[in-house]
Amino acid sequence: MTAKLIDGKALAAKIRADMKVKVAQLEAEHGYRPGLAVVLVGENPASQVYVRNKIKACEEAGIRSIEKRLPESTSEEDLLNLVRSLNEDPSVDGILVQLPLPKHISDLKVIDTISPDKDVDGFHVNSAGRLLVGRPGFRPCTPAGIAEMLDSIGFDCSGKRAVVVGRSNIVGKPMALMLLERNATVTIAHSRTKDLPAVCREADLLVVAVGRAKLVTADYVKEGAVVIDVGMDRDENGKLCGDVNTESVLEKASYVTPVPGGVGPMTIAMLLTNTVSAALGKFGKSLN
Ligand SMILES: NC(=O)C1=CN([C@@H]2O[C@H](COP(=O)(O)OP(=O)(O)OC[C@H]3O[C@@H](n4cnc5c(N)ncnc54)[C@H](OP(=O)(O)O)[C@@H]3O)[C@@H](O)[C@H]2O)C=CC1
Ligand SMILES: Nc1nc(=O)c2c([nH]1)NC[C@@H]1CN(c3ccc(C(=O)N[C@@H](CCC(=O)O)C(=O)O)cc3)C=[N+]21
Ligand SMILES: [Mg+2]
Repeated sequence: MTAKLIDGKALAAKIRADMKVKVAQLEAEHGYRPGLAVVLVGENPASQVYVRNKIKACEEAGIRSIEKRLPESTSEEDLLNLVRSLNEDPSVDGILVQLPLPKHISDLKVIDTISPDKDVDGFHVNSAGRLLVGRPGFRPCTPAGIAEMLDSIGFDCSGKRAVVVGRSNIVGKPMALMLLERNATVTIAHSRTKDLPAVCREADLLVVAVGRAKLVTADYVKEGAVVIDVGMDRDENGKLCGDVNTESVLEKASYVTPVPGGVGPMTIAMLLTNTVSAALGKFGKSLN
């Protein structure tokens, strides 16, 4: 089989256009525009790129972005106080604190301080708990974007074998829960998994979120499987690539997501979706 690529960039553009319409409706009906606060501490070059992309996407959709850039030397208490002031600010619907944070700042304390109503990343323990027990709430953007990609190709998870490689709180674990919610039979693999290729070959749906350039080759893939590549890695020449060796996997899979142009743009589209949803909530409304 020769796989098709899932065009995350195009799907993300469509979702962003839908959000632009929702934002315009909200403004027409209530004279209100959603606002997203984006907090960046320090000068991590990858973080700068991501934050710039997020702000650009917001502006194109008519969402106000409130950009807060702080020096690397910022104290934890100063960052917590900034988050508290954003919690209190009625013009801020969503708060995103870009990770990773400098070593002297606890990610956990910062995320815990974000108001659950404004947790558009879906990283707060309140959002995580809601996903766990199947209650509505903000879903983490990367797995939510992957779910949209699966819908776009008409992939029905029910009864399928899904393998998620990686168990982070922001990608692997919430992805596994969302696939379970969609009635897949889910396996979570990680660095202690024995014979990872054999585990992965069981999968009708393989989601790879590991952070190891081109780890997954055709040898990990069942004929006809759908392969989702979350990785944002650099190859031996310093070029952006994913956790999947796309060229190798193309001959076996039915669908593969490219890097760049796959899951990354969908993550940003879902951030906008969560932000619009937070703003609609203020007026007793919801998406759809
Ligand atoms: N496209 C997007 O929007 C996003 C992309 N990313 C990218 O996705 C990747 C994963 O991110 P994140 O979840 O934050 O990563 P983490 O580093 O938090 O977690 C990596 C996971 O992979 C597991 N792992 C590491 N090495 C192996 C291996 N050789 N075999 C099997 N499992 C392994 C680890 O296992 P263990 O738990 O045992 O240590 C861990 O569970 C990164 O490349 C990141 O840049 C992340 C977020 C968004
Ligand atoms: N609080 C917080 N929330 C996040 O959602 C968050 C975070 N911190 N820290 C880092 C990770 C990573 N992440 C990406 C988002 C978009 C692309 C993306 O748009 N990638 C482009 C390429 C970008 C490039 O050229 O480097 C693509 O895949 O096509 C990548 C990675 C969000 N993260
Ligand atoms: Mg830290």
